[in-house]
Amino acid sequence: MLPSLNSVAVAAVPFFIFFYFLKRFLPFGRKMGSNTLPTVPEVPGLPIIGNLLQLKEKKPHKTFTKWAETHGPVYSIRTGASTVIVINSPETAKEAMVTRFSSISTRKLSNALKILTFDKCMVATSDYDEFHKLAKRCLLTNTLGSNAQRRHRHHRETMIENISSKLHDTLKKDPIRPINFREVFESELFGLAMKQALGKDVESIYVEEIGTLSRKEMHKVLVMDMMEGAIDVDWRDFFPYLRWIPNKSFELNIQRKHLRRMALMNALIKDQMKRIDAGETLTMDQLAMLLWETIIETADTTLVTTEWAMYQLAKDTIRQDRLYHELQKVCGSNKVKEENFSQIRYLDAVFHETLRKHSPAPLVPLRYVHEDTQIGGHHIPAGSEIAVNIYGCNMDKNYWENPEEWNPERFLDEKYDPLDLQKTMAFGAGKRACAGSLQAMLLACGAIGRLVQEFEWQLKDGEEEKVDTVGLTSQKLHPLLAVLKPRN
Ligand code: HEM
Repeated sequence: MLPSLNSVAVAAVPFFIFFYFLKRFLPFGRKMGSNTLPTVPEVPGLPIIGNLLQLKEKKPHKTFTKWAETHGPVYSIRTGASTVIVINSPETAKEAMVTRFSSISTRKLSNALKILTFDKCMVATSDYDEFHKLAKRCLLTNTLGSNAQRRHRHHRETMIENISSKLHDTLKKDPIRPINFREVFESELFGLAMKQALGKDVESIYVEEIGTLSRKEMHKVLVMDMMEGAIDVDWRDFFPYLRWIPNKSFELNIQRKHLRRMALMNALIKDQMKRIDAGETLTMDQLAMLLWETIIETADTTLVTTEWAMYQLAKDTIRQDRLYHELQKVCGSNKVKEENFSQIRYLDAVFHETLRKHSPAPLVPLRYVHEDTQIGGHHIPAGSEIAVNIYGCNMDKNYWENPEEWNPERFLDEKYDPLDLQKTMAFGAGKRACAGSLQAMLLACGAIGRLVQEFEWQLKDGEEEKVDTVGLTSQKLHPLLAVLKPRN
């Protein structure tokens, strides 16, 4: 006689209970894989809001670095409803960005960034998908790859000539007045960004939706407003289950910035349409976004790096002299050229040490873990967000001797290849490492070299202490003011 279904079920219950406990509490009962590993340590926080109150700054990289001293290089925090795994050492950052890339290749964007990136329609903020691959190919072929950079070389040379003559002219008029370095550099860099993206530097333009914009106003719409908007916080980012509650002032503000940027980009493209190769696969909006991407990426991070390098050299005149003499040794009375860079090791060292100490992108935009994985020997569950703290990696005491000190000499060590642009974590790592690192190096080294060849730099009195930063990147809060003396 066959047993009834009921009696089978009753007999099976103890087995289910037994297997449940086996699976839940005993390691050998678990599925083999990363979830047999310990979970990451948690930074203690409050119920519901988690660690939000401890992260008052809009850029929390310094707080993250401090927490790594207590909790180790990989720990988790809670920002409202989300769990964020924070990565703070070069080894674990490389593991997250290179070895475990296939599990952590998508992006998690804030509400502000979703609007400003036109829902991930940028190479730097897209997921690793077909659009990303197509858009990146376009960007490398037209602007950032080594062949494209060779074609754009005359733009860089013109930019550096213009900066040099503007500085000489200003000094002729008033030799003792401190120079606002940013004013001169920012404007020329924006000009270069427009030439690379659109084929020409535009002095003013009529935009139907906005009116006539000067070059300065274009810079505000395309660069300044965007950098400001990118760090705007919508409290609903932290509590997605409350997204049905409207946050009108936030949305209006970000949408306005986005619409002005798109209107201006469309007007600029129309103006230049004859010479821009749109390809057949991109829509007008996608094209506008990709051209804008090279403008904003050129106009910001390279300025941040060059301004900090000039600050450090103006403050440390002994190292400035060393750079000057190395430039003289290689170039003699000629102006430094890009083909000289590989021979001037100290110029390369100044560039990389500035990237390390003042990492222009201190935090990598959040990534999303789409399948269970592991980092630093810890289990990382699917659904977590990953914050790579580049500032923390570049200031890691276990990796760098006296990381607080700006010391270019550390990069003269033979273990560093002069051609390697990844000496620090500043440009990220792996498949999503910076696509503009070559351009950033050529522009920054070209400018730093010429500016030291032609002028003696000294900080204006009281400038030394002005090291605060502002914005999404680590831009100097106070523009660098320096007293310059032309060298003969
Ligand atoms: C010193 C200057 C710069 C620094 C420190 C820097 C830093 C970074 C970092 C850390 C990433 C990686 C983000 C990630 O892993 O998710 C990145 C990506 C990127 N950067 Fe830069 N960047 C610089 C200059 C530039 C410039 C000048 C451009 C272009 C004009 C540029 C274009 C890009 C692009 C397109 C990506 C995305 C690459 C991808 O997702 O495949 N960057 N950058």
